Amino acid sequence: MDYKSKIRTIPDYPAKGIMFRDVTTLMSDSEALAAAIEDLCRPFERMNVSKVAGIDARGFILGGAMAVRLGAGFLPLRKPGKLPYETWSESYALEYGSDALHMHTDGVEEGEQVLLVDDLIATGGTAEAGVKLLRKGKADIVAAAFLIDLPDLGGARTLRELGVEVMSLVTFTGH
Ligand SMILES: O=P(O)(O)OC[C@H]1O[C@H](OP(=O)(O)OP(=O)(O)O)[C@H](O)[C@@H]1O
Ligand SMILES: Nc1ncnc2[nH]cnc12
Repeated sequence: MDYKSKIRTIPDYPAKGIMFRDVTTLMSDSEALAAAIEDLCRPFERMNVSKVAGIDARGFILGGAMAVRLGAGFLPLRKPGKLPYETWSESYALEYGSDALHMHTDGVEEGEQVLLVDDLIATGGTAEAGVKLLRKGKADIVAAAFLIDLPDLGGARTLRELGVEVMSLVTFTGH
């Protein structure tokens, strides 16, 4: 599948000079969406993933479908003020601002095999916060999977330096 041709690029969004890679166009295409779920899951089919941790909000769309495909449960890593029970939180900087992620303190069990999922990795701040939360819960992070990697922003390298395996379906260089 030529995923790149399915992703819409918005050259100057949100008026901060970044090239926004819009996955809604890929997700609205039934064949591309199904192929992406298959391709993202394939390396992990026999790895006994017991939970997929999806990052709010676009990571929920892929992560939910991947959890069903892998026979795993789903764990939401959410923006502040959304999760109803007791949480741990991690703050991070973004290309365009700062934010935080929360995880329920009973979201994972010690040693649980967890796959971290999001639509895109840029600076890696968001995914790194996810890794820190999962490690707070003593989960075993199988890998982190993304539709898109923007390697110039260094996020995938940062995750690998943290000892996390990273896979993606598409890379865009020059942001
Ligand atoms: O690697 P980073 O530099 O941290 O950036 C990647 C994150 O940015 C986007 O989410 P955003 O925070 O825009 O939230 P959204 O999914 O709610 O649109 C994207 O979906 C990733 O979660
Ligand atoms: N360039 C980009 N396009 C879409 N989502 C993003 N999240 C962080 N950087 C992004």
